[in-house]
Amino acid sequence: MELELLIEDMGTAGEGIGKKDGVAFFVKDAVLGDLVLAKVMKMKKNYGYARLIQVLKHSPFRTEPRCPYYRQCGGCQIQALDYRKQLEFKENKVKNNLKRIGGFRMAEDLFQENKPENNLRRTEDSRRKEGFSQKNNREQFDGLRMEAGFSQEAKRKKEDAVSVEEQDIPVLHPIIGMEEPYHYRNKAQFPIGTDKNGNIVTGFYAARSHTIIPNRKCYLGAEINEKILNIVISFMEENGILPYQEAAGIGLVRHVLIRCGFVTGEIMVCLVLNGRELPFAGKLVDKLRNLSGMTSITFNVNEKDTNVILGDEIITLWGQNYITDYIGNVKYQISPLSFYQVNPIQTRRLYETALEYAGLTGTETVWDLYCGIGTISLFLAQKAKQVYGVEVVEPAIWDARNNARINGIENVEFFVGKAEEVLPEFYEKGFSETRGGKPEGMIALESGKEYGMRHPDVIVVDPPRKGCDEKCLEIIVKMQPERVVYVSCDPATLARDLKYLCGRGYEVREVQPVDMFPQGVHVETVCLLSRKAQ
Ligand SMILES: C[S@@+](CC[C@H](N)C(=O)[O-])C[C@H]1O[C@@H](n2cnc3c(N)ncnc32)[C@H](O)[C@@H]1O
Repeated sequence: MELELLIEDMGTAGEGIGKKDGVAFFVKDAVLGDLVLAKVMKMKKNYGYARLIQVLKHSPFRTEPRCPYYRQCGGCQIQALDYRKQLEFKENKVKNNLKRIGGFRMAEDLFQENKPENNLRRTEDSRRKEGFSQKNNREQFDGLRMEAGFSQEAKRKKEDAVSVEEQDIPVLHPIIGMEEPYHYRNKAQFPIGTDKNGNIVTGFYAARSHTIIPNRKCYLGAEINEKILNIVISFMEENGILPYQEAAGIGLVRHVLIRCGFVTGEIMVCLVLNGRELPFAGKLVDKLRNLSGMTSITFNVNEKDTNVILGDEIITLWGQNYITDYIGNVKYQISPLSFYQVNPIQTRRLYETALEYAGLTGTETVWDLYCGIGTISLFLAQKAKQVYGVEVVEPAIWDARNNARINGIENVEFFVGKAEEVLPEFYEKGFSETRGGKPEGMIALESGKEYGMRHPDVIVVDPPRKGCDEKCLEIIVKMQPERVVYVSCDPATLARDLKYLCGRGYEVREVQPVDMFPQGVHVETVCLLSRKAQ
C-alpha cells in the first residue's frame, strides 16, 4: 500500500514521522517538512514502517547531501537535513528526554503553565511529587518572560517573591554545533572485500549488513583517507594480496584503520589481517611513508571468526606504533587499540564545559568514573588537587597512566575495575585499608600518597550508552560530593540517572548538549548537578 504523508516529526533514529488516519508511520530518509509518497512495509499495533518512494514536495529543511551514497550507507542518518535543523533536532531530543523520562520541567514549559499573571510558585508538595528539583535557567527564563511582555519593572517586582521553584529550572543551553560539520572524524575503519566481479573494494557497510558499499571518499573522515585507501588497494592488486572473505574465513586483509592527529598532523595506518604476515610489506611502506604526516604503519592480527574489528596484537612495519595528538594542552599517545574520542574539535568543547562545571580551584578531590584512557581526568588534574580515574578496561588504564606520565601530571591515580565496585570499596573501607588489602580486580597504587578518599568534592561520570549502574549512583549519593558532572552519550539514560540523583539530594543546574556527530543522530550532553543545602 502506498501513502502520501506529510512528515511532521522525527524519530530518535532520524526517520521522518508522518500520520495517516491517526496512525504514525516511520519513513527512513524522509525529512521533517517533506510531503512524501511512501510504501507501507510493516505494520505494528499502533504504528507502521514505510519506505520512501518519492519526495512529492521538498521540505524547506531538506538539503542536498554531499555524499552520493548517503542513503545506502549506514554512517550518516540525517545528512539530508539542514545542519541548523539537525542541531534543533538534537537539542529537542535532550529536552524531550529530560521532560518525559526525567520528569523535569524546562523554563518555557513553566512559562506556558504560569502565564505572567499566574503564580510562578509551585508548592513544596508538587515538587516532592515530581521527586526532583531544578535550578533556574535564569537568563533563558527571564528572556522568555521578557519576550512574552514581562517588563523589567514587573520582573523586579517579582524579584523578592521569586520562589525556590522559579529558580529550580535547569539551564538548557543551546547546543554547541560545528562551524564545518564535515571531515571531523579522526578515525576511520574501512572494510576490504570484493565485488561480484572479483574486484577489490572498500567503503562502508550498508546499514545493518556486511555488504560493502564501495566508496573511498567519506565526507565525515579526514580527506587524506581517500589517498591512503587508493595506495592500499593498488598495493593489494599489484601484489596479489587477497581481501578477507567473511563467509569462507579465507583471504588476508580485513580492514584498514586510519587515525589522524588533527593538532599534530600525525597519521597512522593499520591493516587488520587474518594472518601474521603481510607479503611485500616493504612495498606498501615505501608508498605510504612519503605522505606528509605519516608516523605509524602497523598491522593488527585478527584471525578470529568475529565481528570485532581488531585483534589484540599490533606489529609495527614502519615508524612508531602510536601517534600523538592534543586536546587543549594535554598530549595523548594513541595506538591502534586505544579508545580516543573521534571528534577532537567538539571533544575539546565538551571537556572544557565539564571542567567549567567541575568548578575547580586547586583544592578539590575529584573522581572521574568511566575514565577510558583518562582524557577527562588529565584535563581536570590541571585544576584539581587530586584526581582518581576508574575504568573497567585494563589496557585503557595503561594508556591513561602513560598519558599522565608524558604530560608530567602526578596528581592523578587510575584504577581498573567497575565504577560500581571500585567506588564502594573506597567508600566503605577507606583508602589506607583498601591499599593494604588490595581488593580483587584492582591494581594497587604505585605511589605512597594519602588522600581524603571518602569525601570527594566533585564526581565526574562519562558512562557508556546504558548509563550508570544504579549501585554507582547509590554510592555517589552516599559520598555526597558538592558537584556531579555527568557526561552522557544517551539523553534517555541521562534523564533516568538525573532523576535518580535529583530524588536524592541533588539538583540539575546546567545542561549543555554538544554535537559530536554532525550528520548522525547521536548527541552528547554534559550536565552540572549540585548538592542541595540540607
Ligand atoms: C563513553 S566512554 C568514556 C571514556 C572517557 N571518559 C573519554 O571521554 O574518553 C565510557 C567508558 O566506560 C567504560 N566502562 C563501561 N562500563 C564500565 C563500568 N561499569 N565501570 C567503569 N568503566 C566502565 C568503557 O570501557 C568506556 O571506556
